Amino acid sequence: MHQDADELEELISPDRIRARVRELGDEISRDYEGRPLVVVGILKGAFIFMADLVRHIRGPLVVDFVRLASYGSGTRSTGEVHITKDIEVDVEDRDVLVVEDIVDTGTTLRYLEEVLKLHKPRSVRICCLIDKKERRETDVSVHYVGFDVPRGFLVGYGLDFDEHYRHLPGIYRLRPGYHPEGFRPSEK
Ligand SMILES: O=P(O)(O)OC[C@H]1O[C@H](OP(=O)(O)OP(=O)(O)O)[C@H](O)[C@@H]1O
Ligand code: HPA
Ligand SMILES: [Mg+2]
Repeated sequence: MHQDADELEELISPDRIRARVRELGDEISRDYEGRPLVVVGILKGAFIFMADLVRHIRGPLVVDFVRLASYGSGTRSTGEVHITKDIEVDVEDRDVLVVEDIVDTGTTLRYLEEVLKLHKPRSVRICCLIDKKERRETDVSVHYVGFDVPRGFLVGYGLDFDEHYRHLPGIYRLRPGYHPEGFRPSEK
């Protein structure tokens, strides 16, 4: 089993995630009180969190996705965000909830805020599972936070390293320098 592998240290168990996602869903349901929401997940990382969270939000909502990427195969942001899929639902004058797996440097969310502005939503709030401030470079205001994690490169529950580990049920810290496919000279 991956979760027992010695390159991974479990930080947040599947049970804790389940309980916290339910709390976030309750809080969001109360805040919007039946106001229709457009919930926008950021692919790929948010796919599992999004799927679990929306099932705890009561009230009318529609879902949509954008696909943004800036990490490539490494553990550091390239600083360049690529959008390969824009939103498809009309968000003009509507309340938007952005769902993200992790806020790290803040670059991805800052970019998305600019993209969303062009679509003229009534309001935008951000919900992330993990807020990791160690490497923050850009101020972003996140309204709903699942867990604060101080440091480390994290994988599992949607989060990847070079596309690996997304399927793991908890959140794990990856041992620095480890690569699941072995040594890679560029990542020494
Ligand atoms: O705050 P930041 O430093 O911008 O980092 C956070 C973003 O980085 C990751 O996406 P990635 O580019 O790895 O794409 P992915 O979601 O497909 O894994 C993660 O899923 C967030 O979207
Ligand atoms: O810690 C992380 N893990 C996985 N993907 C990420 N993208 C930004 N930070 C991280
Ligand atoms: Mg990634």
